[in-house]
Amino acid sequence: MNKNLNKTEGKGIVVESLSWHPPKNEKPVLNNLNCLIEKGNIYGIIGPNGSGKTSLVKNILRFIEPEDGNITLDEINLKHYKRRDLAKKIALVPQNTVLDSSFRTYDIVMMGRIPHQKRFANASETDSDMVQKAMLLTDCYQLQDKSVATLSGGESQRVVTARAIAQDTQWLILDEPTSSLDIKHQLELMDSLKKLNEKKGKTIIAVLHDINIAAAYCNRIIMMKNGQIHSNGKTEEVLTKENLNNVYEVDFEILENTRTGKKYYVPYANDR
Ligand SMILES: Nc1ncnc2c1ncn2[C@@H]1O[C@H](COP(=O)(O)OP(=O)(O)OP(=O)(O)O)[C@@H](O)[C@H]1O
Repeated sequence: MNKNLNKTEGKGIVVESLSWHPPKNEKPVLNNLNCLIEKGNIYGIIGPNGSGKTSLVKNILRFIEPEDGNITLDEINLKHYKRRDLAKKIALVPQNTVLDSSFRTYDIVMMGRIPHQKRFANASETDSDMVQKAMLLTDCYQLQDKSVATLSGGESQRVVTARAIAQDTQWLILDEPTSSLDIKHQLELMDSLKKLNEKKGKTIIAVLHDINIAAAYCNRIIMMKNGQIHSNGKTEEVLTKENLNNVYEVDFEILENTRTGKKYYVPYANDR
């Protein structure tokens, strides 16, 4: 491990003047974007299709290199992290993962432990324990001996989430983690993430399309529009009628859920 990586425990992820312009695109996808993602919270990243949510996440994980700007984690520039060291800090649940069909579900989840293992070493007791816990938390323990080729879309999504949880990082980034899940599994997954945040202090960043899931589970919202941050702050302060209308270009009614006391959001097409 690079010694400098232990030097400081900063505030979290700081994105400064980030621009990303894919070569064949007319316009930049991310455009001079600034954003602070503070440790210890559950963030929802929301915004319309194409607003740059996945591109932001990919830049944070260094899957793509920014054209301009800096991203630091705990006050250290991400480009100074070795891949393996970054994988001990941040785990990702990508959008629409295609799993290698020759593997068993258990083996896929065990892959989350690779950053913690010595090369060619067998799985330790801690590795097996973390994998078991992650599979129980995501309700896929009973799938452990199945070939991933036979899994449904939602089951695969839960397995990929288990792999990221088994990675046991301070930061967990999930790109549309509930998109293939039925309602019960959506709620169970979000409850599990909340538990990881509350009991283990993990910072969760989830790209979400469902405003009501974001409102119910996230205490911070990053709202994106046209490759920039439109708003970033406490959930109720960001999820206002005005912001929602401005970003999504539809009307919203904000009501109160009498059972949970939380706000919920009903969108209306503009001509209704
Ligand atoms: N590798 C690439 N090359 C060219 N254009 C890209 C590339 N990746 C993304 N884009 C473009 O960048 C824009 C933002 O894409 P991105 O996937 O970040 O949006 P998003 O907010 O996550 O969208 P969605 O809600 O649809 O998943 C889109 O217009 C997309 O076509």
